Amino acid sequence: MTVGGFSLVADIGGTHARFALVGDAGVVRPETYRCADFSGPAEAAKAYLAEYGGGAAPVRGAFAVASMLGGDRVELTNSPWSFSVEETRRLLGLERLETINDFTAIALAVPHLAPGDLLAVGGGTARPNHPIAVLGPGTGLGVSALVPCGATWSPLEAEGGHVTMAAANAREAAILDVLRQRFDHVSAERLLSGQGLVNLYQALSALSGHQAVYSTPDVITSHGLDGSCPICRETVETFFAMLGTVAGNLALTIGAHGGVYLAGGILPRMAEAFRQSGFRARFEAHGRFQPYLAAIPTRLIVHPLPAFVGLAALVRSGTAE
Ligand SMILES: Nc1ncnc2c1ncn2[C@@H]1O[C@H](COP(=O)(O)OP(=O)(O)OP(=O)(O)O)[C@@H](O)[C@H]1O
Repeated sequence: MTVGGFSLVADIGGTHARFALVGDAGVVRPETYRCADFSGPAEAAKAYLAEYGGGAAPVRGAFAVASMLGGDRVELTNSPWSFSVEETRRLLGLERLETINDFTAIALAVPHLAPGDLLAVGGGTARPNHPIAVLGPGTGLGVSALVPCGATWSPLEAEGGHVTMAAANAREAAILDVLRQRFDHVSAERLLSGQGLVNLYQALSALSGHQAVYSTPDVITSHGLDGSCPICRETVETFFAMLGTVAGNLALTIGAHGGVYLAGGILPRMAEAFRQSGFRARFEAHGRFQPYLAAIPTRLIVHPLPAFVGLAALVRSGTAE
């Protein structure tokens, strides 16, 4: 088999590092590793290549990382991994290794997604050659965008998950008041992420005068979606609605007439509940700009590995240095 033309791609999150190879046939052999089992990405990538590489000796790598990037040192925002890009490149024998933010990789994927990779949430029609917004709750709250640039797209490396969370009603203001007693700055990510679901549930428990009994996001959403716990149900409803506030704010800020795409590890696990939730109504509920937002489509990315689609586009374009 010809193995010389492969590039190594990785999607490095807070809990998992996913690897794949990109060749003429597109993305092949995706595999997932637990970050905790390795001291860093070079060790995990070596294990991947030894186990699944089939003799491939990639000369080029592109890693999507859940972190703010700038310079050689990469500190994972929600994980103990910290690494030097140059040292990782050398350890893996690559001629070139690029790192981009994980949501920038997802933004790069959007023009390459098929209709089956997307679930429409509400109405609206995308206008060609207009900015596209991407956001999504996972371990953190990722945000990025694609801006049209001649015949191509420019992705934004952004930290929109750390914008100040705004309340849309008195109940949400009370939730934010409770969380302000714990955090100096109540960012969107403090509510709209895995840990955010826990924070939200704890705040609603305090406001309802009940002891918080659940401590993990999956248990809270499970009791919320099956209706067995009213506070969990309010947690999930509030989570979807506040995500609508942030998505609407983002769409207004960048003029996202090309559409708003939702990603991250949480929403695809509850896609139908999300589609039927108050998200879309809240997305549009921006006063005089309701008609503006009603025209913008919001879509959930249900492709299992969108970051790899974006990394494959990056590797093929050969433009990022
Ligand atoms: N059923 C669920 N309901 C709500 N939250 C969940 C559920 N299952 C997992 N989570 C939360 O989703 C987050 C993981 O999201 P995501 O898969 O996007 O992670 P990530 O940031 O890419 O990192 P990694 O891929 O390394 O886990 C964690 O906070 C986890 O607790």
